[in-house]
Amino acid sequence: MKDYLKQFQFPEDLKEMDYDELELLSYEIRDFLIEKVSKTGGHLSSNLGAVELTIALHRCFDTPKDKIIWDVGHQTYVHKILTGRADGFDSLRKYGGMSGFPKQRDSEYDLFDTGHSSTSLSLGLGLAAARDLSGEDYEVVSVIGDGAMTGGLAFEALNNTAHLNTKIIVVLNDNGMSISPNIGGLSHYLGRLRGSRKYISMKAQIKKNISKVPLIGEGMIAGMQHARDSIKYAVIDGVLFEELGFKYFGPIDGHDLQEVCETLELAKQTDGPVLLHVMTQKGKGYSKAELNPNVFHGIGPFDMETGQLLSKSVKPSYSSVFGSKLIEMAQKDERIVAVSAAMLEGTGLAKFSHEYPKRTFDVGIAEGHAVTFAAGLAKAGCKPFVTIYSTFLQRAYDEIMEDVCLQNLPVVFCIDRAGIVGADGETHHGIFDLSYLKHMPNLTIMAPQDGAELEAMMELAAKLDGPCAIRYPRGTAPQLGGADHAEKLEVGRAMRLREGKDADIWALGSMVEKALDAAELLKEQGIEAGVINQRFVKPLDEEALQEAAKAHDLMVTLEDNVLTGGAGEEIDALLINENTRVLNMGWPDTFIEHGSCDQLYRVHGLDAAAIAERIKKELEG
Ligand SMILES: Cc1ncc(C[n+]2csc(CCOP(=O)(O)OP(=O)(O)O)c2C)c(N)n1
Ligand SMILES: CC(=O)[C@@H](O)[C@H](O)COP(=O)(O)O
Ligand SMILES: [Mg+2]
Repeated sequence: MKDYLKQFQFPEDLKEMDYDELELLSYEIRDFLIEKVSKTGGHLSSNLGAVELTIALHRCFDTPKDKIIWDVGHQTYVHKILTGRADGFDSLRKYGGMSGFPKQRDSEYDLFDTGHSSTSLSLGLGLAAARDLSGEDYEVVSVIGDGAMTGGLAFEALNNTAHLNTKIIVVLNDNGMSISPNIGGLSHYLGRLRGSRKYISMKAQIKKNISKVPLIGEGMIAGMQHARDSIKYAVIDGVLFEELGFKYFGPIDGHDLQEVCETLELAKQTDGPVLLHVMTQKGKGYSKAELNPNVFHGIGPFDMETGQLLSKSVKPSYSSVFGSKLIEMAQKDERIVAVSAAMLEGTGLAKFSHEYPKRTFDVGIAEGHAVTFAAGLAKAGCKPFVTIYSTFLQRAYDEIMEDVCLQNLPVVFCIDRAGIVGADGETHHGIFDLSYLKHMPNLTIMAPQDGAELEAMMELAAKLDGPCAIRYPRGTAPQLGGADHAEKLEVGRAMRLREGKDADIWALGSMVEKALDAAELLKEQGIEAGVINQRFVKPLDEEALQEAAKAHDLMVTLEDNVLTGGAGEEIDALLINENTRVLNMGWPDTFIEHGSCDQLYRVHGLDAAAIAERIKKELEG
């Protein structure tokens, strides 16, 4: 078989290939994706579903002059292959290697460093409006999934499109899936559209028959705008997009290269906003991913034959500890409900949703709505546990402030993926939540050192009358102290784990384990460092801090958050008049690249050895 992938360099090569050759290329790309991602891990099923669509897009448009924006960007592996980066897949998502998301630094074909959902329409509209102002001539194409289309930002952009009435092509890549099966009214609506293939075939049939009419046939077609609209209104109910000012094309088979290419060409020739509804299968071409597209949405290295993960942690993750504990609590307290923004599995709520389907609210990719919806639940007497990744919760800043904290409503924010997350990189590290939450009045903020403490904090949260946030990292939950240890949990109280006369390390959450390890390393060098499990960022344990400051020349704060606006900043302010030095350790004011968590802590001086070294140097002055 001709190895197209090897010959292949850049998108213009696609224009020289006929549909048969393009189809052979799509087979090669699928084999390549499965083989490479099975070794490195990554986002597989979305990329398998986008093979033909991506080939067609790069064939029909003159990239990078024509602009293609990918929503979220997790489905850009094929785009990377077609833009000269096939060699990067051996280092996919590894420290110093190729990112799994679009990166401007990597390629002129990557317009934005996307990673958060539902931005592609707004970004595309901005590009189109600027193009119109400058009089330049290029196409703008926003590729958005059916899941991302449920995000509020996408609706805001759809609304604005009619107003701008600029030329933009929106490709709605509809596979019926978000990470889990897609939810909500729009998803049902798209499902009906997917079923209305009749519109495409009827329209084609009518055009074919009429064009046979001698002399007047073509004229009739042109003049049938009114008839076309009435046919359209009659045969498809997909007028939502038409009413929003788009010319709607579809639904078409997103795996039929010729159909996609021809429809894209039609879209190019059409004035004004166009929405092309493409139906694809998430996981296409790899049976295990076809059967379980959610499992292979984001997956670790796996055995290609069996589809099984090559390594599985035996210790429970923080997410699974959270999910199991919430089930146990919900059994005793019927006020408890769970709210998720399209991340039931990732946040450990899948089992809870099976046990308590009526008390589980998956609102789609809609974090702002999730929070204000939870405020409504709380106002009416429920005890909502809103579980959202730290980075995605950024979307709900105003709702947390205005609809929950200002109202002083008893909403519990379970902030998963708080801290460095690893391979997803800059767009996904949860290292800003303390900075965007700490200044919100009425909010209690806590971080567990291990699984047992997470459970204790959840119990405590359920008893609080006002809003609170519990933040915990991706990955396995250590067991540092026994369950009794967690029972001594009191709001605003830290817990001393180790005495030490030379320095006192105030560690938060997942950094407690590193602080204990660092203290051991320092002890080997004759330095006695105390370790305190800070537990609460708000309210601070001011009494314990001031007491510790009086007894130590050096106070160290340690957090898995950026220093700017972090927990350490509060401690600085509190101890400003104490006769002690404060060393703040956390993430610098920048976006942290991708890599394994261990590598990132090491490279950025936040692993135990570096912490010990830094404290030693500070003491030596
Ligand atoms: C603001 C935000 N919330 C949640 C996510 C997590 N997330 C990444 S991809 C995805 C599902 C996207 O579904 P869709 O757009 O249909 O793409 P598909 O994977 O089906 O191709 C979700 C929820 C995110 N990236 N950004
Ligand atoms: C693309 C995206 O945003 C999600 O798939 C995210 O990568 C999931 O992260 P976890 O793997 O930490 O659940
Ligand atoms: Mg989808």
